[in-house]
Amino acid sequence: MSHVLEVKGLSKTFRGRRDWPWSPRSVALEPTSFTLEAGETLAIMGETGSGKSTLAKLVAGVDNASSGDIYLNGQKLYDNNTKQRCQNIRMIFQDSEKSLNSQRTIGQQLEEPLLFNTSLSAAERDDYVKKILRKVGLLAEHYEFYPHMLSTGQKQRVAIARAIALEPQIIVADEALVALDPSVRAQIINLMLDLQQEMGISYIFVTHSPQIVKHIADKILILYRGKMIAFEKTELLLTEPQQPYVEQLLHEHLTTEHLNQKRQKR
Ligand SMILES: Nc1ncnc2c1ncn2[C@@H]1O[C@H](COP(=O)(O)OP(=O)(O)OP(=O)(O)O)[C@@H](O)[C@H]1O
Repeated sequence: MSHVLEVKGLSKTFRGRRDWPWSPRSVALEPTSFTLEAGETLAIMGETGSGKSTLAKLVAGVDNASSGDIYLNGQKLYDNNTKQRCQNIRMIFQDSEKSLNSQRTIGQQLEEPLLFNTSLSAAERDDYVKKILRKVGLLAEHYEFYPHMLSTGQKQRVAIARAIALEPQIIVADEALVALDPSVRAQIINLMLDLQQEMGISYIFVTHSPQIVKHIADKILILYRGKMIAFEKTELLLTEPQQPYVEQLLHEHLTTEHLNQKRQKR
């Protein structure tokens, strides 16, 4: 059986600030390969600038790769087939504020993907959007709300609602939990885990937090200066990191988190 996602040799280089043909190119991501199974969660970790967001964007089709291929259930994805990509792989960003249009109601924004990708009638779209709102723990009444009327946590629920609207197989979340305070973050994580159970979604989480990784990830992929240096089951990587950098990365973050927790308790 084929993997839900297979990434083969995906890489990205950028030109310098001036986009002249002779400008030197810098490598943001060296050829990277990994697989993801249905209902599985992969965490992408690494220090700042290691290429995490670049990899996430390439998988979600937000940016085009310089080389490499992506296969969804064994079928190759092409850059120009945005419809196929949009339906199956959705992305949630860190800043739900910025990804929502302040001028349009929540209902209108959730209706958009349905308008372009389904043949549902206006009334059916309306019903469907209300159903999705309830599914992510909001109310049907939120349909008429504008983004500024919602809390940060509610906006992140809307971002999740928009991501699941087309029943995708994969959701890529780029630091989607970082702006939330710990109690809201826990609620959002639980919501995402419930949706995963119910819909069989596979997640790719870009995160700096080993605590979150421990809680949700089946596998971890670690990038160092654009190079994948580990791709392993979470349990194994946390207990036997093998490489000093991996150990240091996981340990450092744990230490920082523990320190922060201690400070908050004081
Ligand atoms: N549009 C771009 N043009 C030029 N260079 C870029 C562009 N986007 C990213 N880069 C470079 O690619 C490298 C990887 O960036 P990326 O944002 O993927 O890192 P990251 O691991 O997600 O970092 P962070 O944790 O800070 O978000 C960095 O050196 C960055 O400066």
